[in-house]
Amino acid sequence: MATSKPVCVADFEVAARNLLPRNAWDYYASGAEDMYTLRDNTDAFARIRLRPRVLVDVSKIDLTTRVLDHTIRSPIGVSPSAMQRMAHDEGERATARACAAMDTCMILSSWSTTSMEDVAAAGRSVHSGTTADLPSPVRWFQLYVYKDRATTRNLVERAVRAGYGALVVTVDTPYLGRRLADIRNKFTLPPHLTLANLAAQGQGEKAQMAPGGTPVPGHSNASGLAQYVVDQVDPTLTWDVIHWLRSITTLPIIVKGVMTAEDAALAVQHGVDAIIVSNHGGRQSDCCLSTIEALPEVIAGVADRVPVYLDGGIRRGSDVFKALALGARACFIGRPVLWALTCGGEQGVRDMLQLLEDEFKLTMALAGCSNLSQITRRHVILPSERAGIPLSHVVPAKL
Ligand SMILES: Cc1cc2nc3c(=O)[nH]c(=O)nc-3n(C[C@H](O)[C@H](O)[C@H](O)COP(=O)(O)O)c2cc1C
Ligand SMILES: CC(C)CC(=O)C(=O)O
Repeated sequence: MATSKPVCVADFEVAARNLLPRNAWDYYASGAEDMYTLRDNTDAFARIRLRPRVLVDVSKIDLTTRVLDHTIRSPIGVSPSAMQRMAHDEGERATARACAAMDTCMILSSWSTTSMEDVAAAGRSVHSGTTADLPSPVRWFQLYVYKDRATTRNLVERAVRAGYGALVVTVDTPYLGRRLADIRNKFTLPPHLTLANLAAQGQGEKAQMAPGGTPVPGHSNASGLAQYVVDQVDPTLTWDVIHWLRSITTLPIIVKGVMTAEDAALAVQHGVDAIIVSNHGGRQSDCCLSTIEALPEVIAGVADRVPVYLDGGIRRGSDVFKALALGARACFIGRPVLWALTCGGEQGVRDMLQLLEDEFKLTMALAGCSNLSQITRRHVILPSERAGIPLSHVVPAKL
């Protein structure tokens, strides 16, 4: 942990940067190519301003919300991020315990360095060690669809057996984005770690990340990671994959990586249970819109038929407030979890989530909202509206 306790998410980032080896820091921090989208994800939040309401009783604030059928303590969950044991030896187990303690939702990456069964057990132990009546922690499994469908099916079946409550299918990664630092570092996983979910199903060879093999589109000299993706992940996927997944599981299916109204409408048409607006933390297509800027069109495309969540660039409680005001049901956090894990393992992640929750609660109080349903579109003002278009032309008044 840094010598003085972090007072904002950025403090965790500075501390983690000083602690992590170059290979790991670059992998965690990087975006694709010029990293325009990575920067936009945070900058776009900063350009949105609030319209606070006053003289509302905010002495009690209820942050609870529902994600699918689960109630969680606040609308701040944890996005899937691969290879967390590079940050801390306890890796995904520590994140799972922190999420369970904070009563929020953790999405576990397919490419975790701890097996999904071990993570499931770690999340549970916090609750079962205290109050028997507490519900099981909310955990969802993020799925990369392998070319080899038997491998994919095994992952799904194991996720069901281990008690994961939904599949989060990542749809923005037919190939890996071009992350220059990883190419320069020739990124591979440190030798003492494996992609544990694959290794656990006797597919250790599928967990190898060595440069060479099938040529990688757009990569004249690929990182081990980009090579792994091109060798294993199915780039032929279409919306049919949702129907295939439905034929092998009854788990709810969430698609992660939708950025347009057209795809949001298709997702609904193909029967998904929820959508995560995500550009993969700016790590896939550089130059695509920030997620907070894409959110309104996705919300319009969905027209209230399924819940929409958002990740990308959330660094402040006020960012969560802005996303909810623009229609997201909950937000998920990526890199800040890795920084907090680096700084203090489970306690670090708890502290970081608590900090964001406290900031969010204060933002609500200062905006005159005592529960999430009171956060409305009229609480935010977008750059285009600041530029002179009267708000009444953009947002119908509901007084
Ligand atoms: C180091 C790292 C690893 C990631 N691994 C995965 C992954 O395995 N699966 C996935 O769907 N998204 C992955 N993501 C994307 C995150 O789930 C999320 O979309 C993104 O980090 C959100 O942006 P933020 O980091 O600005 O919060 C990863 C992101 C990072 C930074
Ligand atoms: C193994 C990686 C492809 C995981 C990932 O999604 C990422 O690094 O962004």
